[in-house]
Amino acid sequence: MVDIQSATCKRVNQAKPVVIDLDDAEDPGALPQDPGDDFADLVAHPAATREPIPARVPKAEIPPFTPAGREGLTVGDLPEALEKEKRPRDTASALSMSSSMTSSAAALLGGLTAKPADKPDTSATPATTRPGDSKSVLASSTAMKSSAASSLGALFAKQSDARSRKRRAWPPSRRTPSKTDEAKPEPKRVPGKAKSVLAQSTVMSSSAAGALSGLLAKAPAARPDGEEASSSPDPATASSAPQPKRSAAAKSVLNQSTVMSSSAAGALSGLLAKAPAARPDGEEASSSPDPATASSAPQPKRSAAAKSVLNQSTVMSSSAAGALSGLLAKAPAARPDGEEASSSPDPATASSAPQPKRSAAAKSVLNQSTVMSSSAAGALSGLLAKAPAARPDEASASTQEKPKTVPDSRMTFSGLGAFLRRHPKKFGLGALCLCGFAAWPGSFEHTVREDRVKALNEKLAQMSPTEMLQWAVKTGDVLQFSSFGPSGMVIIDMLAASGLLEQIPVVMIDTLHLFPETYEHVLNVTRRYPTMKLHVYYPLGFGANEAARFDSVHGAALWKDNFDQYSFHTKVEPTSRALRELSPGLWVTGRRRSQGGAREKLPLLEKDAGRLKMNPLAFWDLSDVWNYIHAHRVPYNVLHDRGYSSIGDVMNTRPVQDGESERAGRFQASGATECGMHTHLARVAALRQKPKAQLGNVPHLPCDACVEVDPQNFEEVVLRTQQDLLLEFYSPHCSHCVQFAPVFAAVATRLAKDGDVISARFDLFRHLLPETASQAGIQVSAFPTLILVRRSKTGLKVLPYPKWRRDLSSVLNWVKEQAASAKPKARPGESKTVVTGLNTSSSAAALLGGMVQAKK
Ligand SMILES: Nc1ncnc2c1ncn2[C@@H]1O[C@H](COP(=O)(O)OS(=O)(=O)O)[C@@H](OP(=O)(O)O)[C@H]1O
Repeated sequence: MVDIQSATCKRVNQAKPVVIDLDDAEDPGALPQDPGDDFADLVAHPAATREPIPARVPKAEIPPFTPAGREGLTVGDLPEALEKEKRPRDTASALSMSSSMTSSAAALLGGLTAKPADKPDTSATPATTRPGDSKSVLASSTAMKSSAASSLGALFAKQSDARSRKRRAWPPSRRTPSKTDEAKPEPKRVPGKAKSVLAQSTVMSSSAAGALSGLLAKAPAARPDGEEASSSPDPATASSAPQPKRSAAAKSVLNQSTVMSSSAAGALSGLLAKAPAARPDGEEASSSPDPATASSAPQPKRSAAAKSVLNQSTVMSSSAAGALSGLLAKAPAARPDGEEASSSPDPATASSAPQPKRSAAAKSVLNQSTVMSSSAAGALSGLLAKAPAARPDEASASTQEKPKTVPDSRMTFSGLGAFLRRHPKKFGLGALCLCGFAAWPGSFEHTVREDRVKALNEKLAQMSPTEMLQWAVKTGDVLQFSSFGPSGMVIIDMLAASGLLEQIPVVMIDTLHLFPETYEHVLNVTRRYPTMKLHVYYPLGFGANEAARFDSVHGAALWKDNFDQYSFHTKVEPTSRALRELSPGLWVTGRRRSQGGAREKLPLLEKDAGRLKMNPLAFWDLSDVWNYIHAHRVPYNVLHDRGYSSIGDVMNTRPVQDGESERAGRFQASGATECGMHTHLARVAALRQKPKAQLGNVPHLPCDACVEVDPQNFEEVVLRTQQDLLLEFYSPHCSHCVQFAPVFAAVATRLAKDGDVISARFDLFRHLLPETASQAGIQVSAFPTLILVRRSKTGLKVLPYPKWRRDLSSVLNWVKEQAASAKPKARPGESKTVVTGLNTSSSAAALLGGMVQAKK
């Protein structure tokens, strides 16, 4: 951290730009002031920094894969998979990166490996022997559930019958192989300027975060730290190598902070300001004769500084603290340590070497942050640890004439960047602005202007899907969302063929109600494409194989009774969470215009959730898709051979009849045509704006003595509470919540009378749980969830209500027991004064108004 601060100051003194990581860093003055030019340039010259790739994979290069050759691990293979320790780092990292990918995710896939004895022999696929196959994926799960095999046993029992049925001929008769390849020729690309790589930060999901990441990424290079540089055999390499990774990881960390308050921004600025003093920069390095010591010595100081600042900052939100801690923890890796660089002859190794230190530091700092849960620390460490492995190409590129890092914030901050270039002394103000941006939730929504998207669509229309994907990668972090449908499979194959699959992780939302065949298909895909990084997200509070628990919590007929609510839990919320946690600037989907309905006018590029969303096959029709699948032997879901043209959940998907539209078999009994994941922002926004009275069939559960908590006031009311706070997470659609509602209302009234404990509730139907909640150790795994939040000397304590008994006296007694156990015993003669209500700094109390009375 101190490195960064020091670097920042030096850069300012040298009157060089700090914020904008322009790729022509040697000559910032030469850069165009209008970011739009860069962007247009990039689009016009997509091949500028990349070798052209073939539009289609030459058939000879495709490993043979036939539908009949689909293979699965046997039950007997499972222990082997569990024991298998060696796995490609990238896969493991991808798995660990997803804080939501629980061990159950692997369990899910693991379960799929269980193959019934009567399953047709499908072991011919060469992918089984590849390194990094799904066995490896499974092995990376440290807590794989043994139930996986058994639950999937049931799954296969059902399946064996169907599978023994005769399959349709390949290719399925409904598809006519044809001219696809000719029909979609890859247009020629015009060679262009390499420097145009930079412009694409329009897609930054969290602009301020990106700007800060960019800033951090630049820091080592910016440091004219003689001591350190001289101790490195190749200072240029050493300093530049970790840069992209740092940037990416820092961004991930920062992006998790969705609600950094302005006060946190202030704290961050304060930290930046304090830093030079905290670190005797060059002195420290030079006073250490041993480069190893030099590299590790500053670390504890940094941690201590972080701790001290965090502790001092009473107003910093947990997320801000987390982000800050992440940044601080990252600093050691950012340093061009002589020891690290010299001990590693291989640049790739050199760049990955500091990783454990970084993780450890991150953990250490995070653990000191009293509001950060240990799980958050772990997740964060995972993120940090993940960064180098995720992009091995970047590591090696660092020693070569590498393409410049693309800072994700460029578009948003280019105006500010230009300003700072002209007025470098005002950097302090700029930094403050950046922090302020971070404090402005949703500010990234403004990063891409609609007219820009329109212009880009025109450019993209000239490109083949593969070229579009190449272009997308240059914009920053990209994710593909896939249900492994035919279109998604085409995209996956194109990415693999163009060497981009590693760079674009795939997110799959497991609704818990997918077909067994779909799970098996996913497993096969992981084998066929071993470099694919898969993140599986589940409905909030659930993991793999928990359909039954989901049904018991939400109601087995929710999909029929209230499809909106069902799809909110199973698609919309997990999608939102995935986007928030993985924070891509751009996400790719498999939707096409030819699917009809709301997709008829689908653009190639659109804005959604403040990010760009690309639909590279938007202009393809179904036959194009199947022709590609056929020509390239792309694996597909066997259900397509049984008449299912579009596949979703078991209970509401049916095969289509001849003449029916592609998606006619979806969302049975609901009348819906979309699951909602592609319109979620609009949906959630609309829901929030609707007055309560207009929320139609959403039951109203009165609680007069409750503070209503939402993402906007969450930090204020919950995380900064000075009084004990009893908080209920509920959904007005959940029957248990409806039953419990009058009890909770009564509890709240009683507690309000006593005045010691505030009652509050958070509606998980209307709102998404903010990231800060999990960072503070708040877990919601069922409805209703009841917790007591208490501020103690060491920070915030979260005490979950452990009982299933949800009657008035049980809850009240529990709350009182907790209160009694926490109260310091009054010394004789000491008068006890409890000041509550409006006199306190507790915002919750303030919100309660006069309800909470001051008492002595
Ligand atoms: N469960 C899940 N997980 C991840 N991504 C998903 C999911 N469902 C839909 N999608 C994305 O939406 C694309 C179109 O899917 P569908 O036609 O099935 O429509 S729907 O979204 O389910 O309404 C779909 O394209 P494909 O990858 O071809 O399936 C994905 O990009």
